[in-house]
Amino acid sequence: MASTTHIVTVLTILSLLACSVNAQLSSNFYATTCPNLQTIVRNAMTQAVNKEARIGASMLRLFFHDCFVNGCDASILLDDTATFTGEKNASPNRNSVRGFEVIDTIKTRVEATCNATVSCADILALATRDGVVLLGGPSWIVPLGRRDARTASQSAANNLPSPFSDLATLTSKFSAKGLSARDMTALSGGHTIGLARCSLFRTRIYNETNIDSNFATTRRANCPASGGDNNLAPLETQTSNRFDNNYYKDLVARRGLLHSDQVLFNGGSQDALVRTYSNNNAAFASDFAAAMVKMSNISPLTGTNGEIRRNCRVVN
Ligand code: HEM
Ligand SMILES: [Ca+2]
Repeated sequence: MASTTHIVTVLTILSLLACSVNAQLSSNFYATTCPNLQTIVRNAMTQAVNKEARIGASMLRLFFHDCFVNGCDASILLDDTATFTGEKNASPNRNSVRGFEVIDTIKTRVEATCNATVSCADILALATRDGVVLLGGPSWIVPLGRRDARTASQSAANNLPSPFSDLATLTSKFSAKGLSARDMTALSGGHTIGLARCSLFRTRIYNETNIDSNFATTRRANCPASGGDNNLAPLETQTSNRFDNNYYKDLVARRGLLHSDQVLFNGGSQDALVRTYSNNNAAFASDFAAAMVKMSNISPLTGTNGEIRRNCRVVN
């Protein structure tokens, strides 16, 4: 008798804990209120990626920059106005993050069938997953039920991880979001797709020594010592439109483009994991998917907090 009561008490405590940790997100959140949601998002992302493969990369980065600033609450989607300073013009985002028009298109289509029901934050989470899958990456089940912020934080966005940071700083920024060094190294594999601007890797290709010299020469050709700040280079050398483990092969060959990439393989704590991922795409794919779910759970607004924005660019 006593032990049955005891078990019930323990189970109750455990379920309460599970609720508070996961703040009520659930994969079937819109199952009855917007059953076609995932199809609408998938079709729109298929069109967008067919038009420009890079959009899959841009969406992934948009989601990362949303989730790391006060959680995955679509704060990054809010436009600046005369009286409102949001995140779009914070230095890591300005002239850099992209994909807003695709989110607008999806939101319009979702509103047409499920008026005032689905948050912009959830649309971004689904579009990101679909972009990765469309470029050949792993899939995962997206927890849903996030609501949209009515505020944004330019100062927190200015504090996003920098491409000039060292390993300790990067590790502590991920740790502050509840993500381990392993999560960080797996998530950095997002740089298997997409492009970066010359101004963000110039010091690496001209001044650093832990870099393959042929690679440095190749990259310097389109990124002069002065000028050409916005010239683009692929973050990964072989397949920057394909979501695979080539990013880690680059790091092992000292062909990381950003300083913040190469610190993951520079005689430090992440070397062994980088080597594992470079030899084992399945290990990378499964760790990446798990870390994306973790990142997508960073302090969501749920219940009656926040709102379901009508237009992702402005609060209601
Ligand atoms: C570890 C800390 C990170 C730093 C310092 C960093 C930094 C950067 C920088 C500087 C760029 C180029 C931006 C530009 O040229 O304007 C970039 C691009 C990109 N980042 Fe990261 N990043 C980090 C982590 C991540 C994570 C966790 C993800 C996703 C899981 C991610 C996904 C991407 C993608 C996909 C692009 C290419 C975007 C495009 O082509 O539009 N990054 N990142
Ligand atoms: Ca790739």
